[in-house]
Amino acid sequence: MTTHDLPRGMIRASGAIGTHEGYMPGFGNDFETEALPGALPQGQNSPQKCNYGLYAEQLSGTAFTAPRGQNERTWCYRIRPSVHHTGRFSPIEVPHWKTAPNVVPNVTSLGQYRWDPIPMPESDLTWITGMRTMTTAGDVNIQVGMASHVYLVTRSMEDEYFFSADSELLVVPQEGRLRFATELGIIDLEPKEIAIIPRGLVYRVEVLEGPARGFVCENYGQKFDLPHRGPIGANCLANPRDFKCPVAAFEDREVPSRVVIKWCGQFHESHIGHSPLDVVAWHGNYCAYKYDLRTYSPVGAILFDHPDPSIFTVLTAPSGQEGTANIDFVLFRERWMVAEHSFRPPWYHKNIMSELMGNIYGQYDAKPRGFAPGGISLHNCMLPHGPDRDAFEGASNAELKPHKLENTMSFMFETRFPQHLTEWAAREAPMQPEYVEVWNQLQKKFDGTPGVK
Ligand SMILES: O=C(O)Cc1cc(O)ccc1O
Ligand SMILES: [Fe+2]
Repeated sequence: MTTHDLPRGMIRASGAIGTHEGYMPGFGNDFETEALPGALPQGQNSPQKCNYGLYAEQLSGTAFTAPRGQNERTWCYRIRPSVHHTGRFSPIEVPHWKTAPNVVPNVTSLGQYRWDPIPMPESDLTWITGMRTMTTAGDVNIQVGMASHVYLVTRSMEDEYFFSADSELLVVPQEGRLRFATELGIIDLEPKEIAIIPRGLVYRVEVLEGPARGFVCENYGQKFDLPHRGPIGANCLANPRDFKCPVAAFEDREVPSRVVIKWCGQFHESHIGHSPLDVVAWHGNYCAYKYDLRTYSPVGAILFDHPDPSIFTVLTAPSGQEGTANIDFVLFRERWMVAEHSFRPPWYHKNIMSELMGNIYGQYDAKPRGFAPGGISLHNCMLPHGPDRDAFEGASNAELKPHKLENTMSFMFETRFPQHLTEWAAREAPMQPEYVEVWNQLQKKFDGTPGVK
């Protein structure tokens, strides 16, 4: 039985409350799921012999001794142990997938940058060969920092699998539909959804509708978590039940296969004789999941002023310093603007955090033109930015009646570490050389006389 020919409705998930279309709801839950009846041991993790002749194996996403609230691990019951899914490794080149530290001589990251949508590829590109790194930050060797990528995918991986020992991947599709066939089950992903693929999980990416383009935040550090809501209370922003984790699905397929591993920025391949997606049952809280961005309930200003964008945080990956994230994933989506006597768009600012933004669809309020769907901008550590002239003049003179921002979905990967451009981002991606000029036409209005100008 393979995940290809397994009807989705036939996938069994026992013990999962509210199992829905092959997914189980809830963020950080302790899930249990089995694709064959009785495959999951009850009452213990390591029976002397497992049902169906399966091997028991633990996948640890945190240190064994991590505090209970953060401790994540999953027990897998699989046809072969993972040591059979990785043989001898030989190095391979994946030239466009870069890892921090990657400070390129003669490439300056000091500046405000913006790119047109990266053109859709005409060549044959998979999830691995189609990954294009834009920026890197921090250092993978000490498990801090991140990288931002654009993916351009036209071809499914066939008998080919991948895992990253370096990172958890946050995937933000912008066009096309992808299937992530993972050790723990299947995630289908399309624009307006995101997925998290945890460190160490083996998967294959198939194109359901191509070409596919999107953004990836590669998190070298502590896992993404839900932000605390503070005085907001128990609801709104991203609600835990809207996160969906796949039910178990396995492949028993003996064909020559290739496994690619990313480890400390290096890529290696290994050849094996079967599919590694052979987990028949699993239980635990270390898993892949997806989330529909349309279920994000923004909370904002309902009387005056423009709050910090942290109110729109979907997920946050801590850095060890309280309140200072390794990465915040922030969503700017449709919402009502009602603030009185206020300049409603983002203010002008300089930020110790580095802000990489991507447009999923529509128009972003601070940049009515030039920041197109599929486009990217980077406002690095302490580099000033804010609304362009049209946005400033428009918002300064607008009648302040309730106004709905429609057809808009952009996001920000915000990190405490400066982001360094890759050579590809600086020299090959469609950078807009004239971007800084969007602020040139802002007029000096001050003339020494009092009064609103
Ligand atoms: O720079 C940006 O456009 C992102 C942003 C949005 C906002 O509402 C406030 C601050 C901020 O950095
Ligand atoms: Fe900003």
